[in-house]
This record gives sequence, C-alpha cells and structure tokens, in this order.
Amino acid sequence: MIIDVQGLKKRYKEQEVLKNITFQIDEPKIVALVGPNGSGKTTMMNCLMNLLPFQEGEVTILGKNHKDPTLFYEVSYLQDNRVLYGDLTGEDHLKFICNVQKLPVKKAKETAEAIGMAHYVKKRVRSYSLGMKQHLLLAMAVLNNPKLVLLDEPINGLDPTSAIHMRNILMDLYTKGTTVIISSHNLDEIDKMTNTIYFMKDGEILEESLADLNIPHYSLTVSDTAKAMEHFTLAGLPVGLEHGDLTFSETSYPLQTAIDICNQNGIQIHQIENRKIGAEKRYMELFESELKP
Ligand SMILES: Nc1ncnc2c1ncn2[C@@H]1O[C@H](COP(=O)(O)OP(=O)(O)OP(=O)(O)O)[C@@H](O)[C@H]1O
Repeated sequence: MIIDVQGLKKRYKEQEVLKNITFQIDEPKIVALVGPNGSGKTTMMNCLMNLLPFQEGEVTILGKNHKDPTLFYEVSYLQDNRVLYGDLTGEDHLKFICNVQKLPVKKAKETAEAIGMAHYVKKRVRSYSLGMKQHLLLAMAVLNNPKLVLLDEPINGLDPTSAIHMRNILMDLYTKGTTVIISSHNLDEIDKMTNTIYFMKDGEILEESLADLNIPHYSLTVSDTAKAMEHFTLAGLPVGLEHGDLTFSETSYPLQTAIDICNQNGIQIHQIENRKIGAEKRYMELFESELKP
C-alpha cells in the first residue's frame, strides 16, 4: 500500500473544503488531480503531507501515519516556487536537501544534469525564469528517489518543450517505481501522462479511469439516417443519434457489424469518427454547471 486516505475532512473556519476524501493507491502509478480553481487540490496535498492540520480522517503513507517523521526520507512534495530563496543558487538548494536528507553531495550534480539544469544551477534563483524555477523544484523533489511524490501544478507556465521534458522525467520516475500524484489544469498533458484521474468535486474525489472511457465510441454519418436506424433496431443493435449521426460503442458491437448492416441495406457511409473521451471531455461533463457564465 502506497497511500491510504480515509474520510479526510478539512474546514477553514466555516468553509468546508474537503468533505470526505477517501482513496487508496496500492501500486505505483501516476494519478492526476484535476478540479476547478478553489476545489481544494492544494489543501488536500498540504493535509496529506502534514503541512496542514485537518479535523477528521486518517492518512497512512507507506504503512506509516502521515505524521511519521521518517516519511521525510521516502516522500517528497513539489510546492509552488515561493519556497525558493532568490539569493541562493539552484546548487545551494540541492546541496541543502542532500544535507538534510543525508545524501552524498554528488547527488546534487547528478540530479541537476538529469533534469537538464546543469548550465544554470550555479546561478542565483532570482535570475531564473518560471520554467527554470519549476525544474529546480522538480530536481529538489526527486533528489531522494522518493517512493511517492506529490506535485502541485508543476507544468504551470512551462513552454511546450519544457512541458514535454517534465513529462518525460515524471514518466521515467514512474517506470522506476515512484508513485506520482500531480495536480494540473493542463488536461492535454494529463491525457498524455495517465489514464487515472481524481476529479475534485464538492469536496470529494471522483476516481475515474479514462482507459474505461477510452473504449471507442463511433459516430457514423450515413446517406439515410432514418433507414439506418430502422435496420439497426431490426437487427437488435442499440444505436444513438447525435447531430444526425448514428452513434454506438464498441462494447455493444464491433464497427464491422455496423458497416455490414449499412452495406446490406444500401446505406452509404460518408464518414466514420472514433470519439475518444479524454480528460477535457470528462471535465466538461462533470463541471458543466460551473462552466456556465
Ligand atoms: N489558508 C486558508 N485560509 C482560508 N481559506 C483557504 C486557505 N487556503 C485555501 N483556502 C480556501 O480553500 C478553498 C480551496 O483552496 P485550494 O487552494 O486548496 O484550491 P485549489 O484546488 O488548489 O485551487 P487552484 O486550482 O486555484 O490552485 C478555496 O476556497 C480557498 O479560498
């Protein structure tokens, strides 16, 4: 068991931000935490990492209570760049962590190289761009080869090249056995990184595997929709209608069956589309009411 969260509740005075957070992660994976601004993602991460007290619930990480100080050596947390010191260099930050984590100092250099920040690691953080700061934060978070790493919006403000680089680093960590919990508003990036999404809604987590939702959903534009509907129904094949197109899922029957029915009944197929359900589509469905002006 990597992390087990049971009935976590967090209030700020009267405002109940986390109403009932419950989830478990049993094996290494990348989990994306997605939700609108103010839905409680940072609050939840801070509670899990024992940076914020909470009113109710229990958090167990790697079999230990989340307040266990030894977790400091196995878990890390990438927060926003306000934790950096402008007057210190990137190297100072990395060496400091080596020191407190009791790691050999050469780890600082190795990690800076692996993250691709060797050419600016000796400069003061004050002169760093947003992307350079994000990379330093990432280097700080992975220095101790954590078993679990939490990252609060690490892709925020990164240009496409840096975002790809960040993704590759996180995927690499995951393949080496690290569990990654990442919050982000960049749903395209999330789609590329993982199928496991925790949507934060109304103070709770809705766990979704987009792998299940990625079962092909086909849409067929045909010459005679009414006639096609009739023949599909006669053949006992469930079919929907969206914007004048026939729709069905591959769980109901294979695409070839639909093509055969059309061919056998003289119905021409003008277009076949496979509608993948990604994180953005699911987000729109879940938060539709909040998206309305
Ligand atoms: N220290 C605090 N005191 C009082 N209320 C707070 C505090 N920190 C956060 N909140 C409130 O808790 C709610 C959740 O905030 P949080 O920062 O956890 O959301 P988030 O999902 O991380 O948002 P974003 O996507 O904008 O980063 C918000 O309504 C916020 O105003």
